[in-house]
Formats: sequence, C-alpha cells, structure tokens
Amino acid sequence: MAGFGERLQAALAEHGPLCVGIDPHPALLESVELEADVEGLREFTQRCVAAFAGRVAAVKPQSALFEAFGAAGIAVLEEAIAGLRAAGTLVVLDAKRGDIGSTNAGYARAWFGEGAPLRCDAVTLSPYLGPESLDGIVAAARADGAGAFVLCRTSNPEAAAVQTALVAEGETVARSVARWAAGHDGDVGLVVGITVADARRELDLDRGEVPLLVPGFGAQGGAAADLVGVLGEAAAGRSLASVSRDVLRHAGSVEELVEAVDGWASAFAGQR
Ligand SMILES: O=c1ccn([C@@H]2O[C@H](COP(=O)(O)O)[C@@H](O)[C@H]2O)c(=O)[nH]1
Repeated sequence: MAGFGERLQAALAEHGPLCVGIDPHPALLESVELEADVEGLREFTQRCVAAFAGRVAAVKPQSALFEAFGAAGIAVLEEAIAGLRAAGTLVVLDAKRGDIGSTNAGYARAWFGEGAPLRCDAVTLSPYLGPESLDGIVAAARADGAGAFVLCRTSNPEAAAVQTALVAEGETVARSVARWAAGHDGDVGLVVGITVADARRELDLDRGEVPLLVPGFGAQGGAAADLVGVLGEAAAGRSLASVSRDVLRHAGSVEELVEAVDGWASAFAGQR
C-alpha cells in the first residue's frame, strides 16, 4: 500500500494545491437559507461533497462543527468522508487532537484501519503534550497508508508566543516539532498558516521534504499569490493550501460551489 506522503504528492500533481475545508458554521448554513439543524447540516455537506469530490487534491472537514450536532452530526461527517474517499479524494480530518499515548489509541481506532468509523487519509494533531506522545497514533496511521499534519506555526495570532518560545539554544518549539515530523518519510506534515510571514526562514522551509497544510487563505486574509510568495517555491510544491469560508459562502448550490472552487484552483495554478 502506498504511504500517505506518496499519495499526497500524486494528488498535488494531479489537482494542484487546493484543499477545500468543510466548516459547517451555523451562520454559513443560514446564509444559504438552510436551517442550522441536522437536516441543514446534511444538505450543506452533501452539496460540498458533490462539488469537491474528484475536483481538488484534498478536502478538510472540520470535526468540531459536526460534533456540535452530536451523534447525528458525526453520522453526517462519516457519510461525507466515505463519499469523498470513494471518489478518490484525500480527506484530511481537522480534529487537532493529541493526548497521552493510551488515549490516542482510542482516536486511532476511530480514524485508521479497516472498519474505522471515521477512516480518513490524514488527521490534524496537536503536539503540545510532546510530539513523541503522538508516536503510537502516527504508527497506526502509517500502518493504514494514512498520515497526519501536526500543528507547528498556526494561523491564529495568539499562537506565536508559545510556538516561537525557545526550547533549546536557537531552537523554537515550532522548530522542534518540525524536526520530529521530518523523521516520517513525508507521511507526517506540518500545519503552517499563510498568515505567518516569517515561516519560510523560521522553519527553514527551503530544505526538507515535509509536506505542509497551509490554512489562512480567503477569510483570514491570505491570497493565492502568498503560497509561493510567503513559503517559497520549494515549500509551495509540497503544500496543501486550505480554503474554507471563502468557498463555503457559495453553498447556495453545487454549481456555485464548483465555480468558487475552480476560481481558487485557477488562482493557485496561475502562481506555478
Ligand atoms: O492554523 C490553523 C489551523 C487550522 N485552521 C482551520 O482552518 C479552517 C479555517 O479556514 P477559513 O478558510 O479561514 O475559513 C478552520 O477549520 C480552522 O480550524 C486554521 O484556521 N488555522
């Protein structure tokens, strides 16, 4: 079975860097005249799956916004993941989990292996209980041909104080996370916000092969040109550029969503 890193590179080569998020905020549902209830959630999500499957390198459902609807919301998430994967589209579940190893084993059972209810291609993980606490869950992912993106330099401004703190002479917390991620043959990547102006230098992104998941385009201010402009050509070539709200506000119909996706895809293509 091909590993996640290899499958990601193939998806990037076929579709370009665009990764579309499915973030069913109640206000977004209402903005396209759906009720902010489970029926509205299902309709919104089905439109997204119809528009995104087979069209982009990856889709990133935001777990929190499905969990907010309880068991019925998680059932909608399960269906969406299965539908996207059946179409050959990579699914990166944005869950940002990370606990002690024995508890992480529970997350691994939810996400990886034959019959796992939320079986996906990659998940986002928090390394702030120590990156090595993620060793078991990463091993479970890789055994299933899946991978992970660990939070490194996130797009929210509050994160900088913690993530740029020094853990050793000249090494920031984020840099130590990146060093740990690099030991996984491209199956473990980093979350680096496009809003982090100095990420290229800070994380030495011109070197290495660690893939990146790059949020912050559209609603948080990032433009397509920033992918190469901020991260540099080398890192941009191994990045998934994630856009959620700026596409999802077009969820009035599948056709409008397709148009929004194609607009972002062309904008990224124009940078290469
Ligand atoms: O550093 C991070 C990590 C993850 N996110 C997630 O991305 C989307 C926000 O996307 P928009 O395009 O701004 O709507 C959401 O799921 C976040 O949890 C992030 O924004 N920053």
